[in-house]
Amino acid sequence: FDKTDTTVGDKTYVISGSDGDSTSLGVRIFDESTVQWVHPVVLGTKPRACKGHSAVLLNKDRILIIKKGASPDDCTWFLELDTQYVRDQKTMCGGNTEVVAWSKGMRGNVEKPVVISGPSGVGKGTLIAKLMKEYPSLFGFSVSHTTRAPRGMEKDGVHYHFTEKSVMEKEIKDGKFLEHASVHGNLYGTSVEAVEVVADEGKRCILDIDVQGARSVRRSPLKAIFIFIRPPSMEDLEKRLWARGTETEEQISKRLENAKAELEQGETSGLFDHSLKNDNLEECYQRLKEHLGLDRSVGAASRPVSGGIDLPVDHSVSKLDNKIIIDCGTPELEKASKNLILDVSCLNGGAPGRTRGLDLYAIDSFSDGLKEGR
Ligand SMILES: Nc1nc2c(ncn2[C@@H]2O[C@H](COP(=O)(O)OP(=O)(O)O)[C@@H](O)[C@H]2O)c(=O)[nH]1
Ligand SMILES: Nc1ncnc2c1ncn2[C@@H]1O[C@H](COP(=O)(O)OP(=O)(O)O)[C@@H](O)[C@H]1O
Repeated sequence: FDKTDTTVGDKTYVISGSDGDSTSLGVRIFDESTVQWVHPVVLGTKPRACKGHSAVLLNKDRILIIKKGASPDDCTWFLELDTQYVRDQKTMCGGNTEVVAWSKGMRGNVEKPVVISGPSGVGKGTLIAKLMKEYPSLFGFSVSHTTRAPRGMEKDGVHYHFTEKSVMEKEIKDGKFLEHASVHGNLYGTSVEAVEVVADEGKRCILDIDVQGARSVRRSPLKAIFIFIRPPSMEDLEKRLWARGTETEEQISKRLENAKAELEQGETSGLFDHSLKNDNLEECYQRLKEHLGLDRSVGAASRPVSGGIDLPVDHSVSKLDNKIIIDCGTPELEKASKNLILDVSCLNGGAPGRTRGLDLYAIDSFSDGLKEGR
């Protein structure tokens, strides 16, 4: 029977593979203070049920789940109990509802995503296109959802996911978005999936979002670099919008009106790590590359290690500081037992997407030293 109990304060989190729907792991909470069972709101993608699992409490705010006999890309998960994301979601639910959130554990890290903001027409799209063209294997674009109509050359799923307002609002409610904002009268948003698909390819994600979106991402579990692009002057900005020729006069006025507020916030809020003036395009592009560490020799941006973990079907676990020791069974005589150590000291990201930075080592119990595994 696949079930674990993890107690934090008055609450015991019971995770089991045979609760309610049997296709995914279920969560129930027993509250000692009220002597009652609670069914929490469960956010994020739930892990599929499995032959068995181990649960290890980390930092008193999340439970690491190690599944038995699961495929390498599906064996480590985190149930977040009291992380910033969960606390924010609890507040949104009115504060009295129990909320927990699933996040999938991934090995290795990818470089921090890059958030690029700035007023409409400043040249964000142009700069991003240059970057993606020069470094197609290093960068991937976060494809946002929007309720605005596609422009002539824009393709659904490439430039944006063009969406109905009601559909998008429902998905926002379901917790599928990292951030969303109303910009120039339309709804825009970055789905959790949009960022994860890029990271899963081992690429650094670029987000082209407005200042409100940047502020939301700052508060989210996604650790990113924030870059603001500003025009040489409002006159230049207006000229560029007219030259692009994709908006009506009315839409251009709205964009210029919003630009004033965005420029003010971009310059003064302390939200951005860097602010770049896009006067001469080539010069601005070179400075952008410097901030991303691409001015050094080609390939300076290290390629990330990511992917799953190959764990044995059966094991038991114990915890020592930031290391989870996975005991893979009694060694046969004269054979070293191949125990594994899962290092959780460098975790980042988190619900409702992926928790990255898990590291795995093999230890040979017959030798003294640690030996690096696969
Ligand atoms: N918050 C947020 N803003 C977005 C998103 N996608 C695009 N934007 C912003 O929405 C604004 C309008 O974008 P767009 O319609 O492509 O027009 P353009 O900026 O004039 O090219 C820009 O400031 C974008 O940075 C998103 O997913 N979230
Ligand atoms: N440094 C620059 N100097 C002059 N024109 C520029 C510069 N950068 C971009 N542009 C032009 O300005 C227009 C708006 O650029 P775009 O990349 O679409 O802006 P954004 O994505 O910020 O709305 C485009 O026609 C583009 O070719």
